[in-house]
Amino acid sequence: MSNLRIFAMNHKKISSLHINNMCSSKIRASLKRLRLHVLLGRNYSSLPGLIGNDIKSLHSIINPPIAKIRNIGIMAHIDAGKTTTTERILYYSGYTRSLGDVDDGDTVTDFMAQERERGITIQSAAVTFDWKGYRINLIDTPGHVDFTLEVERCLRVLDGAVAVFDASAGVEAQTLTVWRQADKHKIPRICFLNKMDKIGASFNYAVESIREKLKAKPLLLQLPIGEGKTFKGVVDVVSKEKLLWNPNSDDGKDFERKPLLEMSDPELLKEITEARNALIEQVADLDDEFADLVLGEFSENFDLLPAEKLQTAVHRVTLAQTAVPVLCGSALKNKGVQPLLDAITMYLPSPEERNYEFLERISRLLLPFADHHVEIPSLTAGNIALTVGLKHTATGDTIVSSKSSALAACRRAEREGEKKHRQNSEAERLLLAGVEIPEPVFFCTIEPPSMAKQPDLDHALKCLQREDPSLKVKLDPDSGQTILCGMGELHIEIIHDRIKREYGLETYLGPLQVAYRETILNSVRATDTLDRTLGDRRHLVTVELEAKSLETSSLLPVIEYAASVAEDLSQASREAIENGLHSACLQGPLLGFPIQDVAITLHSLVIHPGTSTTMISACVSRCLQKALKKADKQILEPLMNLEVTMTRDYLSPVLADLAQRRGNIQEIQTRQDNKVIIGFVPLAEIMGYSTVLRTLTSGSATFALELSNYQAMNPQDQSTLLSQRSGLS
Ligand SMILES: Nc1nc2c(ncn2[C@@H]2O[C@H](COP(=O)(O)OP(=O)(O)OP(=O)(O)O)[C@@H](O)[C@H]2O)c(=O)[nH]1
Repeated sequence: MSNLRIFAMNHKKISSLHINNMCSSKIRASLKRLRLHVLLGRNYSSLPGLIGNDIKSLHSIINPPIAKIRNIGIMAHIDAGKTTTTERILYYSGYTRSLGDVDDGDTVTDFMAQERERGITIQSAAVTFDWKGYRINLIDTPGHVDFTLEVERCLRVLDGAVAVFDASAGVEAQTLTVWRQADKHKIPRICFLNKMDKIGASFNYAVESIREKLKAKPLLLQLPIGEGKTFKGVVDVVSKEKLLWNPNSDDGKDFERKPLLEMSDPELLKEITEARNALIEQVADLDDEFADLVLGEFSENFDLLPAEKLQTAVHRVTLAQTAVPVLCGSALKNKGVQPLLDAITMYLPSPEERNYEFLERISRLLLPFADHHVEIPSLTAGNIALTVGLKHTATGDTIVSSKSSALAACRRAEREGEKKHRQNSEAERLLLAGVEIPEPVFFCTIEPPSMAKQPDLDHALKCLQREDPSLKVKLDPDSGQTILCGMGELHIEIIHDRIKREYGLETYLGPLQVAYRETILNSVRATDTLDRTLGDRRHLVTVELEAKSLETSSLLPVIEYAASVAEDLSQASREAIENGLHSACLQGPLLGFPIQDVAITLHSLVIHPGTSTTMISACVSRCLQKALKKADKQILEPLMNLEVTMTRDYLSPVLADLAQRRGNIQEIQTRQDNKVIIGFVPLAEIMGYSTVLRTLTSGSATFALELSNYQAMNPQDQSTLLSQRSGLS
């Protein structure tokens, strides 16, 4: 298994390409579902070997030439239509024989029970299919903000992505987040303006929002024929053909592609010729090779430029990420998806066009077909597969072939880390950015049905955490209870549900609470001495330190040493001090939340010879806790960016409600017939907001929330919170 595609390492540690680190129980559940699907007759096309596990026939489908492979993801704001688009893609490619529908809960990629019930995507699903001689590995990613980590972990393995937009809304809050993530991972993209059939859909509006909000250069490869109810098809700007879908066809397979003619479509032809000329000029501006070609041979008449030449140049520009091709359609009404598939093969890169290093050895490989998995003997570079049974890896890791290569990679990462400021370093080319794990903002206690089941709960949580590092599990030092920390209400609810369904454990959740932070407002000094004799060894440390508030925001304390202390401090003592200071900052003096934005200076430190590093840590930690207790303290609360979209009739009640929630409105935008409120609101005030908003607007409004920063609570709110908590304890 020599050529499995593996990414070297991330900047901090050795980690592995790891598409889906499933626990074996989940695999078993998936296989059970596969049998159920077959029995119950969800209509999968007869992919050779898929159902029968015929390895030989699978072999021919798993090793296409690398130039013909496309590893792509679909990303978007929640509800833009990713899953519906994916379903159409699978249907037209022949992977499924019937059209799935999110609203009916029978799609291929939303296979988790919760996904089907809620009609949203939570876990990424990978499916492999062929389109016109190309192998496409497609990953459907979730749109809900609680699951952004899941999106990131997919982006790391993609060579290209399709960004799906709701054409009536243009760029929405979550689109910006995933777009930035794709920028970070340098992923070439094409845009699909979906929902062109929807009332209020506007191609120009959506394109403008791509230009303005994403600061991207859209290349209009298609123009729509009609919008909203009149949407019938698209015009291919590159080939000057119109594509019309037969209104009587119920699955969109029947459409005709006709060249635009002067005789029958004079107006449209004129419009498209202008659009094509503008496109050619735009691409020539971005690509020197194409500029030379156009200016040389075709400067007199762009009409003579063959479509393939323009397509090749658009491919290069897309790969260079200097512009993004834009297409449009309506997945729900089965229009525009086949040309999108053509565009994926034509404009997005193959793995060999992206600079990765490949090497690895793994014992078991599985090819994913959404929730079906087929064991395969080998895989060539550029493909995506699953591996199971790895006990010590977690999402975001990169697997390397031996300990020595791991150490070499580590050393190299460290060296590169030191010269990070240099542009285009070798590591930049080789490495994938690590997964950034967002800080959880909510927590609650979780209890097993009986004490005897605690080990089962611990096991389930351990497995779930390996799949989803944005889930944190802690032990409350006072009560001994297990605490779940997550990204949002929905995130914790889903985890609770999965423990029940996948591990057969009925657990009880305590009330959901906001994860606050603490800080100090002034400068304080403290001294401490630890003197203990264990056996015949005396441990003696005396420390004097100062803690003060930092102007800038920093999760970890900034640690400084007075010159006299730094002088003869060994590396081991320095590490012990830093461990002690970090651990003291995990529990603030007010409510036990982590301390942030502090600087700590060690003014003096005396260590008796023979004192263990554990004792140094303990003394420094206790001294800092003493200092923090003396300081003027402040609670910091998570402040969320909020975007609410509603029809104009509901603007006043929504605004009035937000005013009561300490909302700070920044802007009210008009988008088509809708009003969009953009502002900030403290997380504590927005719990359960989806239910309230549904009631206020008869279910017509949508909202997106994202952590903005932590802000100081005002004195009244802080004292209310403190008295509530002391009342509880
Ligand atoms: N009018 C119209 N509605 C669509 C279209 N595509 C999807 N929808 C509807 O939009 C809603 C959301 O579609 P999904 O495909 O689940 O969207 P998604 O982006 O996968 O959503 P998440 O998985 O929750 O992020 C569903 O009710 C779809 O029926 C379209 O082309 N036109």
